[in-house]
Amino acid sequence: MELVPAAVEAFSEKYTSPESQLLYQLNRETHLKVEQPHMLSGHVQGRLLSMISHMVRPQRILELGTYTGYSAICLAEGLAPGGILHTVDIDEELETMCRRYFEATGNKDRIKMHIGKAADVISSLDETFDLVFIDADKAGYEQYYDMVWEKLRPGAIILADNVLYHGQVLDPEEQQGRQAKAMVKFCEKVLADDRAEQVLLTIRDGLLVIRKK
Ligand SMILES: C[S@@+](CC[C@H](N)C(=O)[O-])C[C@H]1O[C@@H](n2cnc3c(N)ncnc32)[C@H](O)[C@@H]1O
Repeated sequence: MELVPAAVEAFSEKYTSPESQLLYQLNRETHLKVEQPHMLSGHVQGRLLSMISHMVRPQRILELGTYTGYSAICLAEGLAPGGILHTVDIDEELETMCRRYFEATGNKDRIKMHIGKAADVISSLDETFDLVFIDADKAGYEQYYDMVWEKLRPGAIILADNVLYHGQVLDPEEQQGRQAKAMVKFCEKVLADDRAEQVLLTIRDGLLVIRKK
């Protein structure tokens, strides 16, 4: 399902600040060489991630689901001086490409890449986060939300990607796939959580913005 009409998408891209040359190159290389390039956040969502990060000015960011590093670089743009972004991916084959692009930002020491399961890395990190981007396996979102909650400072922001799951969340439940069902369940959980305030943005594949009260 086309969630945003192509003409609206094109208009939105036209009036959004351009992506850097480095991000353009990373986007292109991902499309040429890596499987499932649709997973990459892309121009408009990437600028939104950077904008939110600039507004939060985080000391610590956690990203679950690095893929080729596009969103990590966007989020790291808004880090406060001395800030660090931790990013996790289970796929070790992505590591070399990610590290090459992180190095090319000129700020590679601010991006710590972890290869492993998101749940294991969350448990291993002794940090308090200001901003978390959940973008790994959809079945894990509820667990990741619970695991990061105690590691968030009050006022911290969680961004959860793909909550519209290509529009499949609108299908009758018996027609939804596993991933779409997981997204609906996750949204219901957040909605029922009095400790949180949230807005579901219909950008790209749906981005749920959650604030810890
Ligand atoms: C949608 S992609 C991330 C896209 C990236 N954040 C971006 O916007 O460019 C999801 C990534 O999550 C990773 N992943 C899947 N299951 C995982 C898990 N259990 N722990 C850590 N990473 C996982 C996949 O290998 C994949 O690279």
